[in-house]
Amino acid sequence: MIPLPLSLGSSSTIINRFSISSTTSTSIIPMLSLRFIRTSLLLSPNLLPSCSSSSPTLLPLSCKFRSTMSYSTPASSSNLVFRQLFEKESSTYTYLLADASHPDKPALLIDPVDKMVDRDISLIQELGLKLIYAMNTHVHADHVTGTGLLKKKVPGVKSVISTASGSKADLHVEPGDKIYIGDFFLEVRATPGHTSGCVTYVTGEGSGQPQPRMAFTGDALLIRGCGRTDFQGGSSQQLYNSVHSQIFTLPKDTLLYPAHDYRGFTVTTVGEEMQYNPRLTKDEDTFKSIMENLKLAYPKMIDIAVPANMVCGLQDVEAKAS
Ligand SMILES: N[C@@H](CCC(=O)N[C@@H](CSS)C(=O)NCC(=O)O)C(=O)O
Repeated sequence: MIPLPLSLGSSSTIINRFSISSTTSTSIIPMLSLRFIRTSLLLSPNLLPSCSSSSPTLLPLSCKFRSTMSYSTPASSSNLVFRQLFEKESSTYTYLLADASHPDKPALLIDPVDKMVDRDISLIQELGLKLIYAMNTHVHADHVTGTGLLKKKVPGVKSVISTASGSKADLHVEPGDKIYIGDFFLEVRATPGHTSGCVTYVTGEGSGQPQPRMAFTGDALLIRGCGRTDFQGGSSQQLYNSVHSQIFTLPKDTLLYPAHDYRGFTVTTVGEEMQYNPRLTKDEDTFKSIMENLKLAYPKMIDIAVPANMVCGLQDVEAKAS
């Protein structure tokens, strides 16, 4: 692999871009390497594994933990720190991942919300982390992304979104790209259908990577549900294929973290959704019919959120500059 470092400041983080010849990441040809991460995943308090720790939030680096719950944070992620954060008006989850064992303690946020940016920054500061990336799974229709504000408030932060989203960002990712955060990486999987540019970020496979794996599904797959397909280039056929080919092919114990939940759930697994998802366990025609008959009201914020999110949530700033 020949890294081609981009100029992303003094951080030691790296993104490696590979071209992927199939739907899996087993056959990879390195093409481009961007500076990116080392991670530690922060644990959601309600998902803390059964190991003793002097800290209620950070896992001790040497802790090997055993979950007593069917939902858990990866059992072999001793260097990983992970937090699941909630914004209640749009019922949005933001995820913080960081590597507390790396000297720089680099961190990233997935799907930050503009009005929660100060909370996110304080948490990152309290934990002594360095935010490197503010990433989106897609162009959201129900809230304004926090990526633009994070870029303004935290020097050096780079916004990340898929090329297929058509949205502005510092870095555009494509299927098969690997976003490195220290010893860990997130693999980019294309999961269009809710929007044409949706991606799912999946933790790496192999030794040293979190076990079980974790997938941040955005709105492609929700717990016992899925994203709607009636605007923003949505397609129920595409969504069905995305979930079945890119998410349901992951190991059954893979932990699935959605961008929203409207009923108080926090996490699910591939195995559970393959068994109990009331939409995606059906055949494709039934799925399409379900999606055509959801009769959901348009998101209240759609006319503000979509244009703003096409420019990292900084619509006003962009408009004034032009
Ligand atoms: N009432 C909310 C929007 C609720 C909604 O439409 N959620 C979307 C994801 S955000 S675009 C969705 O796909 N829901 C699927 C479902 O089955 O609920 C608002 O006004 O913002």
